[in-house]
Amino acid sequence: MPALATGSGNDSDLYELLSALPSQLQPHVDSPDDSTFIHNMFGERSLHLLVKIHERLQHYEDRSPAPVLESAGSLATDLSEELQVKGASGGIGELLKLLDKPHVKSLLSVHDTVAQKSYDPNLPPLPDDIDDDEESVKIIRLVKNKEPLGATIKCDEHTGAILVARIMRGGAADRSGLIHVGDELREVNGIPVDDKKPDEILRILAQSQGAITFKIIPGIKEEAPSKEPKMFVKTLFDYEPAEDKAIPCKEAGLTFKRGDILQIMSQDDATWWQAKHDSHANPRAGLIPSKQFQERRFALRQPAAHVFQAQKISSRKSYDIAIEFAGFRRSFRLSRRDKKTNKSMYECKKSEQYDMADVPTYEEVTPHCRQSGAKHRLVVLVGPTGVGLNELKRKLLISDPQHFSVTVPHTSRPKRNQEIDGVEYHFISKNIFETDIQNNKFVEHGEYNGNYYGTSLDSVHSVLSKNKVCLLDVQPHMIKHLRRAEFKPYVVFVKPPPIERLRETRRNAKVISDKDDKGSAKPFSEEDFLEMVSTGQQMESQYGHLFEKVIVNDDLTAAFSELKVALKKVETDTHWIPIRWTHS
Ligand SMILES: Nc1ncnc2c1ncn2[C@@H]1O[C@H](COP(=O)(O)OP(=O)(O)OP(=O)(O)O)[C@@H](O)[C@H]1O
Repeated sequence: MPALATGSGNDSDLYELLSALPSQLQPHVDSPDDSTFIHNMFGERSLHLLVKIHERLQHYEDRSPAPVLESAGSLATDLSEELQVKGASGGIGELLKLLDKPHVKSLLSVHDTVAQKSYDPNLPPLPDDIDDDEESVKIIRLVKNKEPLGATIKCDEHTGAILVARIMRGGAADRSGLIHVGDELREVNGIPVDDKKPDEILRILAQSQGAITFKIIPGIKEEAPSKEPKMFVKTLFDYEPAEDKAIPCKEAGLTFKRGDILQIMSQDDATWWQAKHDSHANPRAGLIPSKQFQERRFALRQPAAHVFQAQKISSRKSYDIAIEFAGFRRSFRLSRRDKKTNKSMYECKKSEQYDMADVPTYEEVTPHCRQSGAKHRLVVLVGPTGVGLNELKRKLLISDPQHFSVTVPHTSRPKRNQEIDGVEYHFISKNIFETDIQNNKFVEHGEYNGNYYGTSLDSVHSVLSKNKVCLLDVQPHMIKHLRRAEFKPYVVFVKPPPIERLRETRRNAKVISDKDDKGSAKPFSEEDFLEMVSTGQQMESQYGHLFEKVIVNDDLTAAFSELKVALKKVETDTHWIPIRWTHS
């Protein structure tokens, strides 16, 4: 038995030994039963297989790290062959099926490759006749899978050389660390490319399968090691690279929708940044227009005409009313359309007109979660007149009067008998009102029948400092004045449903009449619905980038619960907010 114990010799020696053993032991066996037993035992197939496995393992230990690898795969093949002889019944059948599975085969093959350490690339041999003066050439081999290479090329205007123009951060080329911007491409898979156009080279690349060999002359300026910037932006416009004539490489572009959060990976190029979607696992960056570039072309494309006049939205007539709704009074949103005068009660200052800062491109954002006990974010509701802002506010207030509150507006009109200062309104003189306007003390203000009305910033602070959620509805052009750290406004756009649904759902609803000055309620007219829908569309297209939540007020109960859930999340979950709100 020493041969077995030490494992010396080869497989055939062992088998011979196993076969010889019964006859060699024969002289020492007395009974025929013992003799049969010995023959059966040493002739048993499983014993032979065990010996074989033992041999292989011994072989591995002796030769490690050498080619054990083929053994895992070939051992499995041998084992399958042996087992097939036994017939595919029961456990054997199951084992055979298992060994035949492509996953198991792949696993064994991976094991073999790793154990053999055979993952170094097989580079073509260096030519013997290298000229010492020849430029240094780099031969790179990358294995192509479904993922794009993540690099773009261009033809140098002066020399005509094919150069690597861009390396997309996190892409295959970037991760390899082997290709750099400025490298000159000489050959792809042995095909010289110096006489080819970038498009032709891309075709060669597209047709290549598996490993691709590049011959390149390294660029003079090596890229500085990039430190990964952790800058996140919220996109304020939709972008589709396939439709962008200016992008240097459409395939390298990154598609996004307004409101998406992107991580900016590189701003090295002033015109084309590299970015990736925050929520996507794919580490490869794509090209997006830089902020400056987007602003420039936006301004060129859309001369002042794009500006949707604030007055147009707010061309409502105001009512000097303070409607009581079960203890709830409207905030300052007191206006209705006015066909007669078409004059807004809301002032539109010069600064509210279009300016460069209004061009919706990107806004740098950071995750924010309200600390328990901290002030609540201001909840700003916007929507076309009659869409149901007051109804939704009323429902919120009724649902939790301790938690939600509205502001008390200011007016310069004389107090009426039954009114209490600070309850329906804060009553102040015209002079003081005008001084306060000058001092920017109002979120918004207007004039009706010779009297001023307005919502002051102080009234908002007053609600917030009571640790309540302040519900404020404003004209959309006022949102930008509220977008500051002290308020961190959460802007909800209440959108009308399609007109058929308005007709259906508002059958019994009443809207404040614009036919008389008393604010009497009347059923919605077809004209009201049409205006609500078109104003809603205009608001969304001009101010949509400022909305954090859009709620379609179709079924009132559904809209209300959607709003309530969203407001709860604002208090408890992490949201992206402009980074400048965290700098105060
Ligand atoms: N989803 C809805 N289904 C049916 N009726 C609704 C719905 N939403 C609001 N209403 C009704 O529509 C009418 C107008 O609503 P509300 O006064 O809240 O509008 P508003 O946006 O505040 O308008 P305004 O600009 O005039 O202040 C009310 O009678 C209200 O009850």
